[in-house]
Amino acid sequence: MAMAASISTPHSTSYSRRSLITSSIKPSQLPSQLKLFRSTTSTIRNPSLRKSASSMGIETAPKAPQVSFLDRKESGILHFVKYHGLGNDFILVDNRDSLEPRVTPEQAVKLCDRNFGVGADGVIFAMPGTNGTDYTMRIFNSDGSEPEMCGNGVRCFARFIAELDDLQGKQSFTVHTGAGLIVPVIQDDGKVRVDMGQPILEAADVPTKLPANKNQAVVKAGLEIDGATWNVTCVSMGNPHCVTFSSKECKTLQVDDLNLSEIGPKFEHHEVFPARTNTEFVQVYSRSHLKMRVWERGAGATLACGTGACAVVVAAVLEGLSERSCTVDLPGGPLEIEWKEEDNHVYMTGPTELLFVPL
Ligand SMILES: N[C@@H](CCC[C@H](N)C(=O)O)C(=O)O
Repeated sequence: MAMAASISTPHSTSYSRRSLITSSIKPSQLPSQLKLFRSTTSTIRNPSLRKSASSMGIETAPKAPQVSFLDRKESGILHFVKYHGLGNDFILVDNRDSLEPRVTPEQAVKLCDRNFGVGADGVIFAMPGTNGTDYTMRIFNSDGSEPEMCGNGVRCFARFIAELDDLQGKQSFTVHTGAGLIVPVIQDDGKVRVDMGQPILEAADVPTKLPANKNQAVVKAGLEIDGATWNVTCVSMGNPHCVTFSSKECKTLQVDDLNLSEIGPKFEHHEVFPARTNTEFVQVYSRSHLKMRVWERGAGATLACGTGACAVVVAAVLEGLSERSCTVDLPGGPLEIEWKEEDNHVYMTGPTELLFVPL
């Protein structure tokens, strides 16, 4: 896919030339089925997004007309924006008129390429609701595979929806995902708290072929990789996670010392994970403070993984290493995670930020 991207200033006379970080890809440089966007100018409608833009040192025009950055549409152009949650970055596509993704998995791979595309860990589609929900979220990983869920992605999705749709004061809505019903709440501070549902622990449902050793779950079980035996706990948050705090050789991991790109793929493609797996390597600072690095299925080493942080706290509780409420430090920043005893649901709270919008 031939395309060029640049950061430039908007040309409209109604805006300060420094009003927004914008991007452009000339439609003529793209195949007709995937023209990305063209030069139209917009402002940010949602006040909390305006706040996050200004916290990035970007000025927004105070008296600009109240139109969304996606209000100006032309057929044949793919309208998207880019958000990140703690450096886990996504291209978000307005797909509210169809349950068919506007981008194929092959095109998603090209869009996610950090040298020859826009660059992202995944492409997320905002779609009409299904099964009685307000919206549906689907996502393609940067390798084109489709995961069931994405924790950082659903926080970005919530802010994207708040920008696209008039929520009439509502700060919460329901989202159908491959992992079932997910409920994000946009807080007054702009962070998003998400009810991530119940963790799945039964080995066959994670899925893993490792034999269950605790109430049908795999907890601190040995997994051989290149002659080392890792102690792993397997948790699904709709998508599969393999969490490790130690190996037989190393009782407490120093996660900064790990060569993730060497070891990560060996977990991801291990035969005991029939759907592949995300893997979290965790260091315990205290019973309420954990540090993790992640190797994501279909995306490699990323700066953060929301479902991964949830799986880490569930695994830490199961291994007796932490309380149910923890701060989890990821390379991109911290997430607050709580595995509530009352309803068995995991709650994740964290930030998102708008990175750029179309011209
Ligand atoms: N980064 C995401 C997880 C995205 C999906 C994952 N790569 C998978 O294939 O399961 C998150 O924040 O949860």
